[in-house]
Amino acid sequence: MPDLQLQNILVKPGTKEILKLEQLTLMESQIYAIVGPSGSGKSTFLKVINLLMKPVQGKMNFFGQELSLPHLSGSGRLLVQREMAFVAQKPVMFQTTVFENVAMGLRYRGIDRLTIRKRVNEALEQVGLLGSAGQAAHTLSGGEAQRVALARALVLKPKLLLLDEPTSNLDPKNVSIFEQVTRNIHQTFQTTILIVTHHLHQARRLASHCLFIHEGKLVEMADTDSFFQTPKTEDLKAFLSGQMVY
Ligand SMILES: Nc1ncnc2c1ncn2[C@@H]1O[C@H](COP(=O)(O)OP(=O)(O)OP(=O)(O)O)[C@@H](O)[C@H]1O
Repeated sequence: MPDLQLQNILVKPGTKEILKLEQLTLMESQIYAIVGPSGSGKSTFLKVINLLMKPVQGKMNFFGQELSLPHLSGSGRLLVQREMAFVAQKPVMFQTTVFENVAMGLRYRGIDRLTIRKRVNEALEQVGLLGSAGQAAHTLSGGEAQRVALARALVLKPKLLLLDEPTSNLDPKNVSIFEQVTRNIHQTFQTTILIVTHHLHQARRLASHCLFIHEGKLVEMADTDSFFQTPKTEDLKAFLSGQMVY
């Protein structure tokens, strides 16, 4: 059964249509990379799925739950949002320890202390930062902070992990570590992952499928090999060969 289906999505915050999707089905346990020129609607796409941005029309089927996106109530929205976790380009660390940063989401959900300890330690181990649990989070390097952000997402055991340009501020070594951790998470938990990236090599390395969004529309979607080796549309060919000016 598909995990996520979007239907007749229209995002139009003013007079301009910034995202228009007729029909999209994403399958469980896959990693999808979303690529496209700057301003094409990639972040908007993630925000719609994460229920942070309300389309004027459209439906989402989220793991069997049918949601009318313009009409979602506050509590209904929160319940679905709790099934997802989001990692942004620049992680914001709370002024406390690494452990507490990762534990915070679980405390809000009223999880008991023993379970929190177990799950936070597991998540920190998964991102290779168990030894830094007691460190003040604001003293971490950029790469470490981004891994804490990943642990913070992971500890919630999300059905869907959304990554919005998570490595754009990292050096190549930390990009590589972040990608490896993402791969490990995927292998361990079979989490469905959507990653917006400007780096085509990253899409190629990580994703099982790629989506090309251009001018607010989903132009092409395919398994990663076909996407890069046999692009069908002229727009994607131009984008992949670096000819698309943006
Ligand atoms: N709330 C909003 N109101 C009006 N326009 C918006 C809003 N949010 C985004 N846009 C516009 O929608 C378009 C798509 O924005 P979005 O951030 O989704 O692009 P993107 O593909 O993620 O870009 P980038 O790669 O540069 O991050 C842009 O032209 C942006 O200015």
